Amino acid sequence: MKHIRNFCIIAHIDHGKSTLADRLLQSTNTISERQMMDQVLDDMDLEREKGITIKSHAIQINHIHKGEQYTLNLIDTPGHVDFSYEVSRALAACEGALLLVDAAQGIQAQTISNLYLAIENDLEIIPVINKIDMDGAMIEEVKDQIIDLIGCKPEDILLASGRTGLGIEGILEAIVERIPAPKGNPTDPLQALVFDSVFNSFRGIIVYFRVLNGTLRKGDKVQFVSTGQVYDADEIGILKLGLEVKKEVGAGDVGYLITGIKNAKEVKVGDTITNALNPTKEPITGFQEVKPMVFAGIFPVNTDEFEELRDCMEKLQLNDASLTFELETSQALGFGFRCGFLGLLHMEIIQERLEREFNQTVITTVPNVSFIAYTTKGEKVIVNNPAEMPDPVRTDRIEEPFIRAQIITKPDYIGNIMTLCLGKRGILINQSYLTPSRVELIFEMPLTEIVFDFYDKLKSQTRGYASFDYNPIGYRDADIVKMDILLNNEKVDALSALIHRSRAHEFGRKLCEKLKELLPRQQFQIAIQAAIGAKIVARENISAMRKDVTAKCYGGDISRKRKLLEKQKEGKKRMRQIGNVEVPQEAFLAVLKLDD
Ligand SMILES: Nc1nc2c(ncn2[C@@H]2O[C@H](COP(=O)(O)OP(=O)(O)OP(=O)(O)O)[C@@H](O)[C@H]2O)c(=O)[nH]1
Repeated sequence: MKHIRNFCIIAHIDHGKSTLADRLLQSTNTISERQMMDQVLDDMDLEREKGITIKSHAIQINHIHKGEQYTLNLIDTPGHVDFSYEVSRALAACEGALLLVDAAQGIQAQTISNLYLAIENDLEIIPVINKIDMDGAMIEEVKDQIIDLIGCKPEDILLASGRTGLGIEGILEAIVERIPAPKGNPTDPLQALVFDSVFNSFRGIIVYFRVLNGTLRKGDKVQFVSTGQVYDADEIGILKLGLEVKKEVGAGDVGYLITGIKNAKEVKVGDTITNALNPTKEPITGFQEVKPMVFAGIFPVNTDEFEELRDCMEKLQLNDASLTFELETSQALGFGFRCGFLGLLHMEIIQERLEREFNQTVITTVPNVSFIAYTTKGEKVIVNNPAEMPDPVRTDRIEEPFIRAQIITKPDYIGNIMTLCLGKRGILINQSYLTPSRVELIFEMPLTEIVFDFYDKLKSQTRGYASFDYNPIGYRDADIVKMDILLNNEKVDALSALIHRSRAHEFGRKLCEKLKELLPRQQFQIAIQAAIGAKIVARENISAMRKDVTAKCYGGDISRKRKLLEKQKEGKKRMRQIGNVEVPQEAFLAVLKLDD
């Protein structure tokens, strides 16, 4: 065991984790030149396209240091805040972390939040300034920032470039010399931490684990502590670029387990695996159920495709246990699902995966956070959907989720950020200078205010010089009202939104204006109204018009006309008929674009 090192790479998004991981794999010949491609660990199509890591990945590296053979287990982690739970569990499986900081950008919000996670898990931190090949690299300044932040010595900080491969040898040396070997006893009862799982359509769920104590052998009866379920360890092994079958995986090591489980829900990241015949008395602490933060409806474009969509959602959930859904019926959209997501990025990914992997065209409705309503009778109602909000006369009070937001920026932008955050009902908790040119602002804010467009606004108000991270801090009283939208006097439940009373009027007005832009003109007039209860707070009209797409081709070619009509039909694919009004998908998400 003294020749094992388990480490991860943590960094702010885009600071070059995956690229650096590529270089580590290449220089240790873990993967051959032929297998090499950029960001080799990001194996999902979506990850490659978006250039982000969504799932954690693990890979074993063999490395010779001072004539001795070492096994280095690298766990790559996602950087986006939506997936921070995965990061925290991946960290729990390691003894050390490379903390990468982009030489041109310096320390950012997630550098700090991931560092804190690493410190909480007692990891040895190896600070690395990455991308030093860049023209804008500010090595000395970033060094000072790091020293300030973690209180290390200047010589502890390594310099590297994932692009050119500079500094990779030094990193490997530091991993072996500075990160402690795992502790643990191979003869104790089995105690292994699940830090990730992936779905394979042929083999079922592949569980990634780190053994803390004991040894896992092929054929063992294994038990997952949180569910109590027992399975046979049909196949176990270690993680190379692919899976490498082994007869046993011992204390300190990282490996995979296949038991024929088909449903991702049965495997929870953070859970403990033990031996059913000789179970551990101490499950690994820190296990949490992941809670969805944002909810939205997903409906099939054609009502008769509901069953097919259900099938696809179930399959997708097998693959992504953090997706939750339940049946939702909407008067406007028919049968669909109310889904829970970790954040907006997660929601976008699910929608895209449904379309690409399952060929579903869906309509997604306005996302909202989860509110808690207390009725006058003292009942507690969890409201994940505007339709579930109890009648105002029966409601005693409503609570909304709050977050603690951490923003790091240049002092020049403090004013803009203050205006933005206070405008979003934020409360400034602290302001401190990390260095003379970087300031950290801490706010407490309602989650609902950052769900929609906060991040984009923050970027534009600071020309990209702000990074942002948040974590939930519980529920607080809030004055929330339900805003309904009526099209030609008919309430469209799928357009209802829950909003703070102080915002309601302006929100209603902007939403009506936006819908006026988004709804196609039709042969009759359309009235768009926003209402709170029975009170109309805003109204817009769309005058009647016949849209004749063939008007442009005078006479002549019938096939061309037909083509245009076909095209118009395509365009209608994502429309829903509500009463007598046709509503395109964009309209359901109009709330997200109110300030465009
Ligand atoms: N100049 C330069 N660019 C780099 C270097 N390392 C990475 N990049 C670029 O920086 C961008 C982000 O790199 P990734 O490796 O995908 O970053 P990441 O931290 O894994 O990103 P997430 O997984 O989304 O958190 C890519 O465009 C890389 O080509 C480097 O050493 N030098």
